[in-house]
Amino acid sequence: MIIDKLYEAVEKKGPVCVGLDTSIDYIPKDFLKKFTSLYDALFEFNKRIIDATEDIASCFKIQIAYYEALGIEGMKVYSKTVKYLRSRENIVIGDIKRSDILDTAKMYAKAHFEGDFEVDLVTLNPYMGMDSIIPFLEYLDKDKGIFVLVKTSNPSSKDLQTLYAGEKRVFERVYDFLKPYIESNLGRYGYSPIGAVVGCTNFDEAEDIRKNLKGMFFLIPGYGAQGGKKEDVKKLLMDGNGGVVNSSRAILLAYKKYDDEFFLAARKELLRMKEEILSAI
Ligand SMILES: O=c1ccn([C@@H]2O[C@H](COP(=O)(O)O)[C@@H](O)[C@H]2O)c(=O)[nH]1
Repeated sequence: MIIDKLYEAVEKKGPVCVGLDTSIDYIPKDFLKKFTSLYDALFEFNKRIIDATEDIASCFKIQIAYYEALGIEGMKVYSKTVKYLRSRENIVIGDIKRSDILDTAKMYAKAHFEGDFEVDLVTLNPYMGMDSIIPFLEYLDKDKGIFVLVKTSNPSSKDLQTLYAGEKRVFERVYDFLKPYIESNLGRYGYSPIGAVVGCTNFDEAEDIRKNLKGMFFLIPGYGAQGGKKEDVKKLLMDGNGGVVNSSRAILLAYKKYDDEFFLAARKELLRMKEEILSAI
């Protein structure tokens, strides 16, 4: 199961995930100058970051919006990056946050679990209900997994996710829907390939969420650029596993902090982040 592989990668490399939210603006000018094509520069930037961090990152999360925004050429870089990552046995999370009616969701599942954009796990928005999720579950036995948005890291997450719908909060209702599928798909370490996105940006429900969302592995964004702290991350991990903490901008732009080559700076920042998180556990 993909979630067992992710658990083992965390054991080996630590609970950190490199976010490839690569904007052209992030590429240092001196590096950009070496290329006649912006898209080649974009891929080569990603490649250097990957090469410099893959031995200490349990997985990579690639944010599709940054590539979609560049049109067809951008999506070719997305495809090339995910293929490169997977060819080197890295676990890849496609941050696609999709949601739609059943038949359309089937197409999204095919688009991201097969073919040019194939990744290992994808993020999904559950707020259209279970039929928007089901087509993705059909890929669980093909070594794929999902992370469902439960409590996101943005300030407006409280507008809906933590509201009460009857006796339970909306995010608890999401868990209730998923529970039977989680329980019937538990891996070797007690986690299911149906995971949850839970941000680490200081919020009241963190301990509650960790305790109640049994069997769910967490994708934890919000660390670094959004101000998430090690104390918040600690509440969401279980003895240093059970989740991966993503950082994107703080890693990609680390060269502004360390005055080093961008890929060396990225490595330095990832190591710093990993040590900081592990020191809190
Ligand atoms: O709740 C969520 C869900 C997803 N994200 C995504 O994670 C990264 C965060 O980037 P940083 O630069 O480390 O802030 C980005 O791709 C978001 O789309 C999130 O932030 N919060």
